Amino acid sequence: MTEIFSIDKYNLQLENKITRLKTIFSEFSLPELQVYSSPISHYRMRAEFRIWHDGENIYHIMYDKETKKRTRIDDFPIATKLINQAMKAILPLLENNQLLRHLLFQIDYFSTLSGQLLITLLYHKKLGDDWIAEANKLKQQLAEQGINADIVGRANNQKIAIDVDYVDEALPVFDKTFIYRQVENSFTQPNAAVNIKMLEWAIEVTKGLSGDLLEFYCGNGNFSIALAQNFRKVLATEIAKASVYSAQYNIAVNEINNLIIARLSAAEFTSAIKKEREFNRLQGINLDDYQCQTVLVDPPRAGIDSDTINILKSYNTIIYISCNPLSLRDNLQQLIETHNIKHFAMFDQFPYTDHVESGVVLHKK
Ligand SMILES: C[S@@+](CC[C@H](N)C(=O)[O-])C[C@H]1O[C@@H](n2cnc3c(N)ncnc32)[C@H](O)[C@@H]1O
Repeated sequence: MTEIFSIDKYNLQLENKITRLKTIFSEFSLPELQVYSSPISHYRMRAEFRIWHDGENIYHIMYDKETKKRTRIDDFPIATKLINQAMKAILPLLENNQLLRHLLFQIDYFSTLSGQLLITLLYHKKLGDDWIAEANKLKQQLAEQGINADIVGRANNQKIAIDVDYVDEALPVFDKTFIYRQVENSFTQPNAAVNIKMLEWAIEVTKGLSGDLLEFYCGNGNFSIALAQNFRKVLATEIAKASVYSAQYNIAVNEINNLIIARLSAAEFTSAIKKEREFNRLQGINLDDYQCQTVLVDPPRAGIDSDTINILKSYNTIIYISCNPLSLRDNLQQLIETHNIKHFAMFDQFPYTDHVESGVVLHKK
């Protein structure tokens, strides 16, 4: 595969990002920015492509969001080597299989550092038993080439897994290795190497904090599983059912016995903390048993609603992980009324794009 990335190219984009981030946050009094870089290639654990049918041949393609121009993708050096290997192996197999290729419009690849791979084939047609038989054959043919992948077929209101719809990641974080079940089509951090750096940063900045930890937007337990070692007890919440199920699996498989995850939206959790409402989904959890002095939030791009921001203000330490510096800036404008910024970090989750992941630790004034 052609390596189109150089360390100079990588460093230049990183410098540009640092400058942009510092400009966005120039109104705040900030500690020195800690920068966590990414591998310069093969860092992305997932990749999604549209499929172009050209007579006998089919190709992976991508559309430019603005110009709608189509680009054929034969190599995808930002994705893992395993994804690149699978991309190459699967096309001839699909080209020779009328049933599997008919009305196939997208392929998603989802890989792990632990070497697992899930391939999702998306269709504009109903999938029947004949599709299942051919997909099983495809799985076998990939295995014969040394690519062990599970396959998911998706169509309108249909999802068929051969054999499972998840991968189990194993992340080395300092001296421990945590297992994370990651379900197809659910949120997971896209850059595993940088995710490890984020988890280690979070462990470092929470060392020595007293009391319990509360987490909003916990996904599959990415942060709470790794941080449980630094707290007496952890209570985490997340809105997406599939992520909550994987989080519960992850708690069990990693033998974490001081962490509970409940399925609640941030707004619901906020009203439960304020004792405005009771939730069946919190049955068996007494919020008064928790002495939470630290809260961790890792919200979606839109940032955090003002009710939740007001709740955050009551905690001694706030750890805010953000994938959108603009919504982070807006939320920080409110949080600095009660807190000082103690740590400020940039994690290059998304090299060569405008996206910036950052982490901020705030302490109560
Ligand atoms: C940026 S992800 C972070 C997930 C997790 N911290 C991680 O590192 O993988 C944001 C998470 O917030 C969840 N989410 C989105 N809107 C939410 C809401 N209103 N309340 C609670 N969780 C929400 C999403 O399902 C997603 O898992």
